[in-house]
Amino acid sequence: MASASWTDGLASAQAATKEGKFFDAVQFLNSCMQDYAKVLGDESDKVLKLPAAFVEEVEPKISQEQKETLRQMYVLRGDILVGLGANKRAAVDYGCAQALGNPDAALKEKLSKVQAAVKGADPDSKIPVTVLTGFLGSGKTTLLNRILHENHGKRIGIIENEFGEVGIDDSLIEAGPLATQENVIEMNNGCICCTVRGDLIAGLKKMIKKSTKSGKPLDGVIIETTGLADPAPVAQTFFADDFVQQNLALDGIVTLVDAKHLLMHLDEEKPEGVENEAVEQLAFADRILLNKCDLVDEAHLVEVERRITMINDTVKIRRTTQSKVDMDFILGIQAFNLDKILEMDDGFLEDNQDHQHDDRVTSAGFHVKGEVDQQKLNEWLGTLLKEKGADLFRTKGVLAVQGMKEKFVFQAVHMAFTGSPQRAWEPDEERICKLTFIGHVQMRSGNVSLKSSAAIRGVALLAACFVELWLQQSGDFLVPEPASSHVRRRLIQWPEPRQLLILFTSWQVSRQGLTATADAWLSKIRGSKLCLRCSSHGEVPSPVFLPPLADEPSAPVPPEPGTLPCFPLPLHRAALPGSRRMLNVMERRYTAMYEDLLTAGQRRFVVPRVLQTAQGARLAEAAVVFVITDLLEAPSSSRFRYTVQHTVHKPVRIARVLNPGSFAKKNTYLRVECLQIHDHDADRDYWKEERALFRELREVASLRESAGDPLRRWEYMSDRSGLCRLVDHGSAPGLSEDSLNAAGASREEFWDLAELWQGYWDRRGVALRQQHDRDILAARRADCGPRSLAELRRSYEAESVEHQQQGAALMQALLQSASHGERLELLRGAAQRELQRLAAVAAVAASTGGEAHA
Ligand SMILES: Nc1nc2c(ncn2[C@@H]2O[C@H](COP(=O)(O)OP(=O)(O)OP(=O)(O)O)[C@@H](O)[C@H]2O)c(=O)[nH]1
Repeated sequence: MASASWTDGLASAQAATKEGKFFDAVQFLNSCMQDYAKVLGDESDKVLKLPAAFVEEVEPKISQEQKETLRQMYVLRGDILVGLGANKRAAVDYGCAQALGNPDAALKEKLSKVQAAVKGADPDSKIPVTVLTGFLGSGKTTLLNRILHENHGKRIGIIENEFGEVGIDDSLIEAGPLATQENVIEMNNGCICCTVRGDLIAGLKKMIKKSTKSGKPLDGVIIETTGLADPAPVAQTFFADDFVQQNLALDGIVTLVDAKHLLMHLDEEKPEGVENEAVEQLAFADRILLNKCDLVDEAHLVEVERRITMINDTVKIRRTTQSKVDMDFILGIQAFNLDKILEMDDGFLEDNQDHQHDDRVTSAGFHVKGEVDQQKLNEWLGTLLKEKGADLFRTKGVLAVQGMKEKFVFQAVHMAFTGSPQRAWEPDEERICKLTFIGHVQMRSGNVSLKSSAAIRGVALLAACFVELWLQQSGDFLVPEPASSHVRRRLIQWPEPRQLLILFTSWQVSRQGLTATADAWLSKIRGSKLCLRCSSHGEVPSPVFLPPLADEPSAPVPPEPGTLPCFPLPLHRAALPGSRRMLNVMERRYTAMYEDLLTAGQRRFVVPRVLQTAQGARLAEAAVVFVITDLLEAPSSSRFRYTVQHTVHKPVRIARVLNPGSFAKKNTYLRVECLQIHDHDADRDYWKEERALFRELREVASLRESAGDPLRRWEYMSDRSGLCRLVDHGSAPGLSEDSLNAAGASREEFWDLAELWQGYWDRRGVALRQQHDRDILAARRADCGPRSLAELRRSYEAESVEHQQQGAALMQALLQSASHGERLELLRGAAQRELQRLAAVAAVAASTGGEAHA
């Protein structure tokens, strides 16, 4: 079968070459060569992409007959590429044919001819450049993607110029087989036609030199201009610089026209002295694609064509939908005609051409690490486009949506918008949201509501956004509305980030119950230090505590089965069901409790978390049950009486404390009446949610592991003297992929996962304290004054306590929940916030050169 497919392909390619249909020919031949490579045992596509390496690899292993067939293929491919004007690639293929033996005189001649052409003897050997232009949203990127995916065998470099500071188009371009991301240069710091012409030349030079040096010469370059660019100055670039002139040739200017909106833009009144870009783009076009024909009727198309020919009567026009066009119509057309341009504009070759953009058109965008909530985003964008669509020419975005493994690509031209998931995020790719707006909208003055924060979930994102704003001082950023507009104004006013850090020692943003605080110290430690703190109590239900254990007379203890002894513990680490827990017991009333339990043959008691308040101790309503598995009497020298091992069982709800007064009196242990906690969703299947939680935790684990800080597992164990100690087991097994797999997220296994999370949280607490110690030491060494030092200590202490409380609150919320679904959501929320935090930390660290921690 395989043999039939490549032989047929070869015959078709030969026939198409004879007829001069090189585009068809190369497509037949490419697939034929891929099939043949498989016959030779190579499944990669090196045969086309890295032909020299491929030949070197297979040549010693294949038969003489196979060498001859392969040689013929490379010769034919060389001929086709010459036909397409890709001499450099042809030289590579002829070279491969030669390396396969039997170089005949004809092949030698072909090779030397193309080599001569490549060296510059032949003007045709210049790399052809196509300028893609057309008003905002007319279909340029759609066309570019088509070109990149067409199987024409050419290696194409792309220069992407966007209006707006947040580049989106590079993410919308899907690299084709021969156009890798390394050949894409993005320029979004201005419009290519004016401010960044120097950058364009530099970009072109870099691209050409790099590709030549890497042995992968380019066969063409495409420059996608902004929708607001005037093509004349871009074209001029090809005559203005020696290097560019010697190595590149402008093949043609291809203008995309949005059939639906063109007339509106042509008729738009412009201020005095301002060019109408839509007119310029038509005037300079060598080819016009009248695109989006599906959106208008025949009469409208005829009118659009009439208007186009009034501006440019020689241009070739093709009607298209989704920019679908024959490549021959737009590439390798050698259409750019300087004589024609000079006829139209005799000052074309003069430098310093003056042209003025319509400065009422502005852009705004944001670029945030993390994910958005799709529903909120849709609501916000829907309202925005409805209200401002007439003024918003173009909106586009590539978004990371919660729970979606693909990139969500959003596009709007005026009010018409579409959005769909496209390429999947790479496993190690950072999830980033980019959104850009272009139009007659004064974003900064607040005409566009700054409700973007509603679309962004998680304070870490807001914080990262702020930090970016601080550090980049980009005035056009859509700023998530901070708690106080006063802060925002000042943020925008101060140009120097270091000054900002000095001036704003603290700020806070609260959204949807989440709070982000950032403290900045001008410390004498190591320059400015920025600390970002995110807390998220709001998303975790507060623990339910029973009323204070007041000093009141004991109620008589009824002997019903729901009554159990109670051992309240001020646990920093919650004891979770399924775990083992050791306790060192010394207090008289509790040694008595153990003795009573063993005497009665009943080995279980209740352990609630206890909170000391001014009104008295309070017990958490949800408490775990401890079952004694081993009891050791401690040596007489020890201050402890017993060291007891327990297994921890599912939580119960404490309905009533029977003898609250004895807690303060310490004369005996508490007894409580308990009720079982039954999951109200016991018969619901949560497989999907369980998998989602797993994914989230995996991401956290891999982020931490890749940061060289694998997570640890801690356990209470007895030491040599038999006493219980908290033992750090080091990095194994930790919150790693293996341990996650072992833990699982099903109903039965859920608590193992919670335990892993708790270990992770503890470890973070330790890292935090270590960081604090280092900072304080450094502050001391730097002679930081006692007041600053005390303030730093206080603040760090508060941070540590808050961290611990957050961890404990989550565990308590898990214990008190009566729904597996809710528990999954809670743990997932924690993992998501952690991912956002890690992203924010990375953003801050990147922006401050590693000087930040969070
Ligand atoms: N209905 C319709 N939509 C199209 C057609 N061609 C492109 N689009 C859509 O129009 C939107 C804009 O297309 P792009 O290719 O990004 O336009 P562009 O010219 O690169 O836009 P800018 O880079 O902003 O100037 C996208 O949502 C496309 O999917 C078409 O023929 N018909």
